[in-house]
Amino acid sequence: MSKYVGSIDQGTTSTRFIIFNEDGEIVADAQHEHEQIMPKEGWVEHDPMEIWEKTVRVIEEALEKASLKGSDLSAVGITNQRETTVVWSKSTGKPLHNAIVWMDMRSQTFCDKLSAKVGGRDTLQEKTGLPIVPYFAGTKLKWLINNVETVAEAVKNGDALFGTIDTWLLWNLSGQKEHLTDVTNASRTLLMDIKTLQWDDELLELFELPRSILPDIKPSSGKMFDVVEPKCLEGVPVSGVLGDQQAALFGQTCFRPGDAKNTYGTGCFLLLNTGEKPVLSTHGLLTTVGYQIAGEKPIYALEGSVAIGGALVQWLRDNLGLIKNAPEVEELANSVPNSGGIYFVPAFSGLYAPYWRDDARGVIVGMTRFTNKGHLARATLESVSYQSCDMFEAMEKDSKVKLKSLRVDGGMVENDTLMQFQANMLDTPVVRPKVAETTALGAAYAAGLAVGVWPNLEKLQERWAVEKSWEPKLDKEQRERNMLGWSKAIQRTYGWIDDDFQQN
Ligand SMILES: Nc1ncnc2c1ncn2[C@@H]1O[C@H](COP(=O)(O)OP(=O)(O)O)[C@@H](O)[C@H]1O
Ligand SMILES: O=P(O)(O)OC[C@H](O)CO
Repeated sequence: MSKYVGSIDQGTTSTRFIIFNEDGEIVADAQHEHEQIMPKEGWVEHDPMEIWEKTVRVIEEALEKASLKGSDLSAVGITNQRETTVVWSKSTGKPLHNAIVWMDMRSQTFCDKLSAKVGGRDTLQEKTGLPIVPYFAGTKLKWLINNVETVAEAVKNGDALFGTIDTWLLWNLSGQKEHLTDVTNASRTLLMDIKTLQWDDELLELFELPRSILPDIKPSSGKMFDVVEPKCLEGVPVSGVLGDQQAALFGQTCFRPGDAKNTYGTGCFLLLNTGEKPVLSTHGLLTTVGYQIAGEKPIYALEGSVAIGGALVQWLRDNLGLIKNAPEVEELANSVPNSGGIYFVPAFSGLYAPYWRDDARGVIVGMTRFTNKGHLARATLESVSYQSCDMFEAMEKDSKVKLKSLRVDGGMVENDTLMQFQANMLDTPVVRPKVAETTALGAAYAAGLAVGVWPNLEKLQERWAVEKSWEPKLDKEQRERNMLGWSKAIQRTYGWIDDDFQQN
């Protein structure tokens, strides 16, 4: 058997295909961005056909770069932006609408009505691990059915299929035959019981959704089917599927209860392995399925989710034109010694964990005539670490685990200034592993485990190695002063959206 494993990493901003060898090293990599479609304030869409076309393109390009054929791969894994919702026609195989992206806020009204009906936003927490907020896929599916005639018709006629991005890719990879998802992605819909790992009849009744439009739920590591399309991958088994944050947990080999990682991509996501039992949060975190290996019990995680992390750097680049590319933010931030007393709270999609305030919107506070673009760049990076501090604190309270260090990954961890500030503000060492592409690696590990490329989790754990770490270097007094400013800034975001001033 060959010892190469391919990993499709379909993220919010781009799609990658990475080929790993049996040592978990990258052999070749191809990546393409896709369009962020923003038809209105608070709305974000992707074109599912563009995502599929880019997926095919990166697979072809990476194979070519590696001088490998599909038949040289033992397995393929998929990891994906979670919650992003697609509905397509079974008969034509074509999407019935653009995908509604995870950070999109349009299902707020549905969520408000549902919360009122069931007696509060947290009523479904015990069954699903989640609050009723627009982030989760089931609410986006409802918006599509309630607002797009072609979707409503197709649901009525039995021609509609729903899926998150994993499901959309699996459908296309299988030659439009298999309608599947995995437990981690399903745990982000508000429709699955996190204990039974099945779609729940009561929830389906509450959401008024037919079971027939939902995919079958599979373990994260286990053989699903052999690829049919694209032809360059024909016959390769698809045997690992995880939502991207769970994949990063897996790729960071956080297999023991108490192991945690924070990923700094478009958003920021802190996940802590809590073992075989789901732990319910009382501090604004989510309970989610971490992963499930076929034939074994699921492993659960507590999650802190922040919607706007690296997206804020993109915003500086695309909306303000302050930088030409993301890495430039570091140079600009280092043109000043500190943020000049300003705080930037990027509540562009309301505030996620641990606040869950949909009435919040973004603010920059503390500005004076002295404020310049360097301060803005610095406040941008600092906001990412302050948001992570909030999640970290909630995580320690919920889990009663004192984290001794934090494993980090994602596009932003190349930024030393951010990582040092993060270690300072957490007062905890921050550690970056040798393979920083942990999301793709996690899906490759899950796929390779299922077909015997790697024998067990212990062997994977042995591979994890530190590339760089940052030690905290800030005194307690300064840290507390910084956090005080941050919590004042957070208060300033609340209540922007109210009855007098509704968005849309
Ligand atoms: N050197 C850097 N400094 C700050 N932010 C960065 C840097 N490099 C990339 N980013 C940010 O990281 C994000 C991309 O990370 P990635 O993990 O690929 O995201 P995703 O999986 O969400 O598409 C972008 O939002 C980008 O702005
Ligand atoms: O695409 P990413 O890496 O920003 O991850 C998005 C998350 O999966 C949303 O829940």
